[in-house]
Amino acid sequence: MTDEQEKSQAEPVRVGVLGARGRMGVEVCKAVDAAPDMDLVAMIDQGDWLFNASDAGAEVVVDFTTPDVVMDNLHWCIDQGISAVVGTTGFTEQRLERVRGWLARKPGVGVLIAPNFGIGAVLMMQFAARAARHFESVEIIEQHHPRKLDAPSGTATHTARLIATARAEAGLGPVPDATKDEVPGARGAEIDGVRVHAVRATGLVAHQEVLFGTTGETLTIRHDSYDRASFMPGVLLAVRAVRHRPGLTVGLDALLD
Ligand SMILES: NC(=O)c1ccc[n+]([C@@H]2O[C@H](COP(=O)([O-])OP(=O)(O)OC[C@H]3O[C@@H](n4cnc5c(N)ncnc54)[C@H](O)[C@@H]3O)[C@@H](O)[C@H]2O)c1
Ligand SMILES: O=C(O)C1=N[C@H](C(=O)O)CCC1
Repeated sequence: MTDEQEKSQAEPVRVGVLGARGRMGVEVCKAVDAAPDMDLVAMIDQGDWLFNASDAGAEVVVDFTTPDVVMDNLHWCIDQGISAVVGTTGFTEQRLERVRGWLARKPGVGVLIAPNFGIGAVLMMQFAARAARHFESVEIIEQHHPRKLDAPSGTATHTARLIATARAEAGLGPVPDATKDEVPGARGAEIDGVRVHAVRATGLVAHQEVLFGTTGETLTIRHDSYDRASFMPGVLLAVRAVRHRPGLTVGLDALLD
């Protein structure tokens, strides 16, 4: 362990939260505030000055904002030498590549981007990836609260990509489907060959089913977040780890093994 790592284990991590007045941001501020090994030093929302975070000496910034502002926030954090934990959605492979480029110029900085910080959701994605090669058919049904800005969810997109990779590695062909879309959208969106259906309803928080089918049987893998508190153990785990993981980490998987 380096001197810096020993010091950082003894002293509370100084954390800033971006999107602090949002549904997730409020929950993150509460969780960080309650963690004995963390100090909440900056709460920043739209219209506030990002420099409040660096002025307050934030060592880690947690971003739950919106897909249209998250890249600027992240670029700024990396430039300032501040590590970041990002839950905001909208990360395409091109965006991840840009983040890697910024990080290449700041070798000590860590960024962890996860489409879902729920431990159960991470396991659901792992189980789905494992099941994928054994089933001819697969569809994803994600269900969220109606104030969610994006569809399909980041979790559904990530799951579809994992499944597509597993199917390709197993040499599976396209999912069989003779149906003609009489009404556009009736069969959902297609991500890497996997159909994804997005449901929005009051009362929901964040839920996903992955439905697999093969001859004579189906398998459903389902995860439900009933409360945003479900994301907090994953967020705190990432805050504790990110400064010791320079470069880009995608997903929480590596921290759970
Ligand atoms: N990874 C996960 O586990 C996870 C879990 C829940 C939500 N999310 C994602 O997190 C994001 C936020 O979700 P939410 O439900 O909290 O949304 P929200 O709309 O309630 O909150 C977003 C907040 O960001 C603020 N904001 C906008 N621009 C800003 C800027 N430039 N700087 C600072 N703050 C800014 C808004 O004012 C708002 O308060 C979404 O992309 C959502 O999909 C991810
Ligand atoms: O509430 C949201 O918005 C959520 N967004 C993430 C996604 O898009 O996958 C994670 C679940 C909650």
